[in-house]
Amino acid sequence: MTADGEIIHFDNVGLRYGTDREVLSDLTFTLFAGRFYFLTGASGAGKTSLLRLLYLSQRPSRGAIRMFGTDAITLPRARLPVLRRRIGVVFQDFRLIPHLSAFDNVALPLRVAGHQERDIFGPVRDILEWVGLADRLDARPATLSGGEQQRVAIARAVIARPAMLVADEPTGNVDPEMAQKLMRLFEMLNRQGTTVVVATHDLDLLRKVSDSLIMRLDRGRLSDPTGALRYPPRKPA
Ligand SMILES: Nc1ncnc2c1ncn2[C@@H]1O[C@H](COP(=O)(O)OP(=O)(O)OP(=O)(O)O)[C@@H](O)[C@H]1O
Repeated sequence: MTADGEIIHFDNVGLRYGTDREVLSDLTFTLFAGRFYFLTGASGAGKTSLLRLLYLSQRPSRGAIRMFGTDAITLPRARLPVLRRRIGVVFQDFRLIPHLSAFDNVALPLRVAGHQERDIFGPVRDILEWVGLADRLDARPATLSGGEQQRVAIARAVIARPAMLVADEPTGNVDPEMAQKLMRLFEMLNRQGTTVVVATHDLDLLRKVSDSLIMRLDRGRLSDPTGALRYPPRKPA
């Protein structure tokens, strides 16, 4: 984060896949630490593509991206994991590791970060309990429902307390009660300082989080109906 609270800045960013037309164009915006952003837009508008830029799995075709004060475009590839470790991602298709249990999937980021086993069991059990899966610790992903897999994916994304959480349609496979609960979990993390970016079609979801900011994509171009991307209102203390 920089002194004014910026965590990400896009300057005139565009993205095209191969030689096709640009799927994202002229993106210039700043995301600020500790805010809760929703990214909305019709199917095909470019939400997943923008999230991929945000979690550094895709380089833009043009423009500049600064992340946590670092130029993410010129950074040598070998150093990208250092930035990536500060970002938790909930993928639309979960991407759980099939041969690992729910517990081991969620423990993975802590193990990769070198935590001792004695410091892993409690937090992993607690977060799986929070998402309602205390009795499924040993279950392999294939034996879980879509909604249960999604909750494991969310637990894995947040277990290492990332500076930013990026979630692609995180409530797509759960019932309204669980969707509400997951939003509470995201809000709780947000209150503890995590910047949250949630891509969703579900306009009802937007109303469930007070004080959230909205980014809207329309055929690859961004608008911010709340004006928040350029002049973020101060969060009440
Ligand atoms: N890997 C890719 N190669 C080529 N084109 C792609 C690729 N990924 C996405 N696109 C195209 O980019 C455009 C934006 O897709 P994207 O998945 O980012 O939209 P989206 O808003 O997330 O859609 P949805 O809500 O349906 O998931 C679409 O026209 C899509 O066909």
